[in-house]
Amino acid sequence: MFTRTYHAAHPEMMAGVSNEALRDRHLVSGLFRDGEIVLTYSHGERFVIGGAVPAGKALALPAQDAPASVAGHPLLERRELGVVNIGAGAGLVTVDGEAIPLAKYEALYVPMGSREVTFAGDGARFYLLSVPAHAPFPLRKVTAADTSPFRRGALETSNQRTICQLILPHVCQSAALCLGLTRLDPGSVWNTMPPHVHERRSEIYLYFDLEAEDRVFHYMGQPDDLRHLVMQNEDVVISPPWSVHMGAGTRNYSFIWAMAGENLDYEDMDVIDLCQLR
Ligand SMILES: O=C(O)C(=O)C[C@H](O)C(=O)CO
Ligand SMILES: [Zn+2]
Repeated sequence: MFTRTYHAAHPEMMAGVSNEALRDRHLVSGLFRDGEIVLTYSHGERFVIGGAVPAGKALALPAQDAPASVAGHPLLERRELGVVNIGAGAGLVTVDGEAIPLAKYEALYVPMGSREVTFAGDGARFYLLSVPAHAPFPLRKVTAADTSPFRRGALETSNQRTICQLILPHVCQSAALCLGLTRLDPGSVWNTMPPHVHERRSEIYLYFDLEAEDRVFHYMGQPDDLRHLVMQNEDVVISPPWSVHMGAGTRNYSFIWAMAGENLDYEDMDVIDLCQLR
Protein backbone atom coordinates (compact mmCIF):
# COMPACT_ATOMS: atom_id res chain seq x y z
CA MET A 1 0.00 0.00 0.00
CA PHE A 2 3.01 2.31 0.36
CA THR A 3 4.67 3.29 -2.88
CA ARG A 4 7.97 3.94 -1.08
CA THR A 5 9.54 3.34 2.34
CA TYR A 6 12.07 5.91 3.52
CA HIS A 7 14.58 4.74 6.09
CA ALA A 8 15.88 6.88 8.91
CA ALA A 9 19.22 8.50 8.06
CA HIS A 10 22.35 8.84 10.20
CA PRO A 11 24.28 12.13 9.88
CA GLU A 12 27.37 10.19 8.79
CA MET A 13 25.40 9.13 5.70
CA MET A 14 25.87 12.69 4.43
CA ALA A 15 29.63 12.17 4.01
CA GLY A 16 30.42 12.02 0.30
CA VAL A 17 26.79 11.33 -0.56
CA SER A 18 25.98 11.53 -4.25
CA ASN A 19 23.22 13.83 -5.40
CA GLU A 20 21.21 10.78 -6.53
CA ALA A 21 21.51 9.06 -3.15
CA LEU A 22 20.58 12.24 -1.29
CA ARG A 23 17.47 12.66 -3.43
CA ASP A 24 16.57 9.01 -3.06
CA ARG A 25 16.80 9.14 0.75
CA HIS A 26 15.03 12.41 1.45
CA LEU A 27 12.96 13.61 -1.52
CA VAL A 28 9.36 12.45 -1.87
CA SER A 29 7.79 13.28 -5.23
CA GLY A 30 4.78 12.14 -7.24
CA LEU A 31 2.34 12.23 -4.33
CA PHE A 32 -0.41 14.05 -6.25
CA ARG A 33 -1.83 11.90 -9.06
CA ASP A 34 -5.30 12.39 -10.53
CA GLY A 35 -7.80 9.83 -9.24
CA GLU A 36 -5.38 8.25 -6.75
CA ILE A 37 -4.35 8.15 -3.14
CA VAL A 38 -0.57 7.80 -2.96
CA LEU A 39 0.94 6.92 0.42
CA THR A 40 4.60 6.65 1.42
CA TYR A 41 6.08 5.50 4.73
CA SER A 42 8.97 7.10 6.60
CA HIS A 43 10.72 5.37 9.49
CA GLY A 44 11.37 8.87 10.86
CA GLU A 45 8.59 9.15 13.48
CA ARG A 46 6.70 6.54 11.37
CA PHE A 47 5.18 9.31 9.29
CA VAL A 48 2.81 8.28 6.51
CA ILE A 49 3.16 11.03 3.88
CA GLY A 50 0.61 11.07 1.09
CA GLY A 51 -1.59 12.80 -1.41
CA ALA A 52 -5.19 12.32 -2.55
CA VAL A 53 -6.45 13.91 -5.75
CA PRO A 54 -10.11 12.90 -6.28
CA ALA A 55 -10.35 14.41 -9.83
CA GLY A 56 -14.07 13.69 -10.07
CA LYS A 57 -14.42 10.55 -7.97
CA ALA A 58 -14.43 9.72 -4.27
CA LEU A 59 -11.28 8.15 -2.88
CA ALA A 60 -11.19 6.09 0.32
CA LEU A 61 -8.23 5.87 2.67
CA PRO A 62 -7.11 2.23 2.40
CA ALA A 63 -7.10 -0.21 5.29
CA GLN A 64 -3.89 -1.63 6.74
CA ASP A 65 -2.50 -4.58 4.80
CA ALA A 66 0.17 -5.87 7.19
CA PRO A 67 0.87 -7.63 9.47
CA ALA A 68 -1.80 -10.30 9.07
CA SER A 69 -3.14 -9.58 12.58
CA VAL A 70 -4.28 -6.09 11.51
CA ALA A 71 -4.90 -6.61 7.79
CA GLY A 72 -8.23 -4.99 6.92
CA HIS A 73 -8.23 -2.82 10.05
CA PRO A 74 -8.55 0.95 9.51
CA LEU A 75 -5.29 2.74 8.76
CA LEU A 76 -6.11 5.14 11.61
CA GLU A 77 -6.69 2.38 14.15
CA ARG A 78 -3.63 3.60 16.09
CA ARG A 79 -2.79 6.73 14.08
CA GLU A 80 -3.99 10.31 13.71
CA LEU A 81 -4.14 12.20 10.42
CA GLY A 82 -3.72 15.79 9.29
CA VAL A 83 -5.22 16.81 5.94
CA VAL A 84 -4.65 20.09 4.08
CA ASN A 85 -6.28 21.02 0.77
CA ILE A 86 -3.54 22.59 -1.36
CA GLY A 87 -5.69 22.65 -4.54
CA ALA A 88 -7.69 25.57 -5.89
CA GLY A 89 -10.95 23.60 -5.89
CA ALA A 90 -13.28 23.00 -2.94
CA GLY A 91 -12.82 19.61 -1.30
CA LEU A 92 -14.95 17.39 0.87
CA VAL A 93 -13.53 15.00 3.45
CA THR A 94 -15.97 12.54 5.02
CA VAL A 95 -15.01 10.92 8.32
CA ASP A 96 -17.31 8.14 9.52
CA GLY A 97 -20.30 9.82 7.85
CA GLU A 98 -19.47 13.41 8.80
CA ALA A 99 -18.76 15.53 5.70
CA ILE A 100 -16.37 18.45 6.16
CA PRO A 101 -15.76 20.93 3.30
CA LEU A 102 -12.14 22.05 2.95
CA ALA A 103 -11.17 25.04 0.81
CA LYS A 104 -7.59 25.79 -0.23
CA TYR A 105 -5.24 26.11 2.80
CA GLU A 106 -7.85 24.68 5.18
CA ALA A 107 -6.87 21.74 7.39
CA LEU A 108 -8.61 18.87 9.12
CA TYR A 109 -7.45 16.92 12.15
CA VAL A 110 -8.74 13.33 11.99
CA PRO A 111 -8.49 11.37 15.25
CA MET A 112 -7.11 7.94 15.93
CA GLY A 113 -9.91 5.39 15.72
CA SER A 114 -11.62 6.93 12.68
CA ARG A 115 -12.75 4.11 10.42
CA GLU A 116 -13.89 5.44 7.04
CA VAL A 117 -12.22 8.48 5.54
CA THR A 118 -13.03 9.56 1.98
CA PHE A 119 -11.89 12.45 -0.18
CA ALA A 120 -13.90 14.18 -2.93
CA GLY A 121 -14.01 17.44 -4.88
CA ASP A 122 -12.94 18.46 -8.36
CA GLY A 123 -9.81 20.56 -8.17
CA ALA A 124 -9.07 19.58 -4.56
CA ARG A 125 -5.58 18.25 -3.82
CA PHE A 126 -5.30 16.80 -0.33
CA TYR A 127 -1.95 16.52 1.41
CA LEU A 128 -1.98 13.79 4.06
CA LEU A 129 0.26 13.33 7.09
CA SER A 130 -0.27 10.61 9.66
CA VAL A 131 1.69 9.54 12.73
CA PRO A 132 1.09 7.00 15.51
CA ALA A 133 -1.11 8.29 18.34
CA HIS A 134 -1.80 7.14 21.89
CA ALA A 135 -5.28 8.70 22.24
CA PRO A 136 -8.05 10.20 20.12
CA PHE A 137 -8.67 13.95 20.12
CA PRO A 138 -11.73 15.68 18.60
CA LEU A 139 -12.23 15.77 14.83
CA ARG A 140 -11.57 19.41 13.98
CA LYS A 141 -11.46 21.63 10.91
CA VAL A 142 -8.90 24.44 11.20
CA THR A 143 -8.63 27.53 9.03
CA ALA A 144 -6.07 30.33 9.18
CA ALA A 145 -8.74 32.46 10.92
CA ASP A 146 -8.77 29.98 13.84
CA THR A 147 -5.06 30.60 14.38
CA SER A 148 -3.09 33.72 15.24
CA PRO A 149 -0.92 33.96 12.13
CA PHE A 150 2.39 35.63 12.86
CA ARG A 151 4.78 37.47 10.59
CA ARG A 152 8.49 36.67 10.31
CA GLY A 153 11.32 38.18 8.28
CA ALA A 154 11.39 41.31 6.13
CA LEU A 155 11.32 42.21 2.43
CA GLU A 156 14.84 43.67 2.78
CA THR A 157 16.13 40.18 3.64
CA SER A 158 13.85 38.43 1.10
CA ASN A 159 12.12 36.34 3.78
CA GLN A 160 8.90 38.15 4.73
CA ARG A 161 6.32 35.48 5.46
CA THR A 162 3.22 34.54 7.43
CA ILE A 163 3.23 31.43 9.61
CA CYS A 164 -0.10 29.75 10.53
CA GLN A 165 0.07 27.10 13.24
CA LEU A 166 -2.84 24.86 12.23
CA ILE A 167 -2.35 21.79 14.44
CA LEU A 168 -0.63 22.75 17.68
CA PRO A 169 -2.05 22.50 21.22
CA HIS A 170 -3.26 26.13 21.50
CA VAL A 171 -5.26 25.73 18.25
CA CYS A 172 -6.11 22.06 17.78
CA GLN A 173 -5.33 19.14 20.05
CA SER A 174 -3.36 16.16 18.77
CA ALA A 175 -1.38 13.29 20.23
CA ALA A 176 1.88 13.83 18.33
CA LEU A 177 1.27 15.72 15.08
CA CYS A 178 2.25 19.39 14.71
CA LEU A 179 1.35 21.02 11.40
CA GLY A 180 1.30 24.47 9.88
CA LEU A 181 1.35 26.56 6.74
CA THR A 182 3.88 29.23 5.86
CA ARG A 183 3.29 31.61 2.92
CA LEU A 184 5.99 33.90 1.58
CA ASP A 185 5.11 37.42 0.43
CA PRO A 186 5.75 38.30 -3.23
CA GLY A 187 9.41 39.23 -3.52
CA SER A 188 10.46 36.98 -0.62
CA VAL A 189 12.10 33.65 -1.37
CA TRP A 190 13.85 32.43 1.81
CA ASN A 191 12.07 30.23 4.30
CA THR A 192 13.13 29.46 7.86
CA MET A 193 15.91 31.99 7.93
CA PRO A 194 17.80 31.81 10.30
CA PRO A 195 17.58 28.01 10.28
CA HIS A 196 17.32 25.68 13.25
CA VAL A 197 17.45 22.02 14.24
CA HIS A 198 15.23 20.16 16.72
CA GLU A 199 16.77 16.98 18.13
CA ARG A 200 13.44 15.78 19.47
CA ARG A 201 11.41 16.00 16.25
CA SER A 202 11.62 15.15 12.56
CA GLU A 203 10.07 17.56 10.09
CA ILE A 204 8.44 17.15 6.70
CA TYR A 205 8.27 20.10 4.26
CA LEU A 206 5.92 20.23 1.25
CA TYR A 207 6.63 23.07 -1.18
CA PHE A 208 3.72 24.27 -3.35
CA ASP A 209 2.17 27.30 -5.07
CA LEU A 210 5.17 27.23 -7.44
CA GLU A 211 4.94 27.40 -11.23
CA ALA A 212 6.12 24.31 -13.13
CA GLU A 213 9.39 25.99 -14.13
CA ASP A 214 10.19 27.21 -10.60
CA ARG A 215 12.54 25.49 -8.18
CA VAL A 216 13.29 25.67 -4.46
CA PHE A 217 16.85 25.02 -3.33
CA HIS A 218 16.33 23.24 -0.03
CA TYR A 219 19.33 23.06 2.33
CA MET A 220 19.80 20.16 4.70
CA GLY A 221 22.49 18.46 6.75
CA GLN A 222 24.31 19.35 9.94
CA PRO A 223 24.83 23.11 10.18
CA ASP A 224 28.55 22.94 9.42
CA ASP A 225 28.15 20.50 6.51
CA LEU A 226 25.23 21.53 4.29
CA ARG A 227 23.92 19.87 1.14
CA HIS A 228 21.05 20.97 -1.05
CA LEU A 229 18.15 19.40 -2.93
CA VAL A 230 16.60 21.03 -5.99
CA MET A 231 12.84 20.75 -5.51
CA GLN A 232 9.80 21.36 -7.71
CA ASN A 233 6.18 22.23 -7.06
CA GLU A 234 4.49 19.68 -4.73
CA ASP A 235 7.78 17.95 -3.80
CA VAL A 236 8.31 16.92 -0.18
CA VAL A 237 11.54 16.65 1.82
CA ILE A 238 12.05 14.50 4.92
CA SER A 239 14.27 16.34 7.40
CA PRO A 240 15.90 14.22 10.14
CA PRO A 241 16.15 15.66 13.68
CA TRP A 242 19.85 16.54 13.22
CA SER A 243 19.32 18.43 9.97
CA VAL A 244 18.68 22.08 9.27
CA HIS A 245 15.79 22.73 6.91
CA MET A 246 15.69 25.97 4.98
CA GLY A 247 15.43 26.99 1.39
CA ALA A 248 15.37 29.69 -1.24
CA GLY A 249 13.12 29.62 -4.28
CA THR A 250 13.07 31.22 -7.70
CA ARG A 251 9.89 33.04 -6.56
CA ASN A 252 7.66 33.22 -3.49
CA TYR A 253 5.76 30.05 -2.60
CA SER A 254 3.91 28.30 0.22
CA PHE A 255 4.97 25.33 2.28
CA ILE A 256 3.44 23.01 4.82
CA TRP A 257 5.62 21.93 7.70
CA ALA A 258 4.70 18.92 9.78
CA MET A 259 6.50 17.50 12.77
CA ALA A 260 6.21 14.65 15.21
CA GLY A 261 8.43 13.43 17.99
CA GLU A 262 8.76 13.86 21.68
CA ASN A 263 6.77 17.01 22.36
CA LEU A 264 4.25 19.47 20.90
CA ASP A 265 6.28 22.57 21.73
CA TYR A 266 6.73 24.59 18.52
CA GLU A 267 9.47 26.64 20.23
CA ASP A 268 11.60 23.56 20.95
CA MET A 269 14.22 24.45 18.35
CA ASP A 270 17.91 25.31 18.46
CA VAL A 271 18.41 28.34 16.25
CA ILE A 272 21.66 28.36 14.28
CA ASP A 273 23.72 31.49 13.93
CA LEU A 274 24.49 32.13 10.25
CA CYS A 275 28.23 32.11 11.01
CA GLN A 276 27.88 28.43 12.04
CA LEU A 277 26.78 27.39 8.52
CA ARG A 278 29.31 25.74 6.23
O1 LIG B 1 9.16 29.90 7.72
C1 LIG B 1 9.47 29.38 8.79
O2 LIG B 1 10.32 29.86 9.57
C2 LIG B 1 8.81 28.13 9.17
O3 LIG B 1 7.70 27.87 8.76
C3 LIG B 1 9.57 27.21 10.04
C4 LIG B 1 8.83 25.96 10.40
O4 LIG B 1 7.72 26.33 11.08
C5 LIG B 1 9.69 25.04 11.21
O5 LIG B 1 10.74 24.65 10.79
C6 LIG B 1 9.20 24.66 12.54
O6 LIG B 1 10.12 23.87 13.23
ZN1 LIG C 1 11.81 23.17 12.06
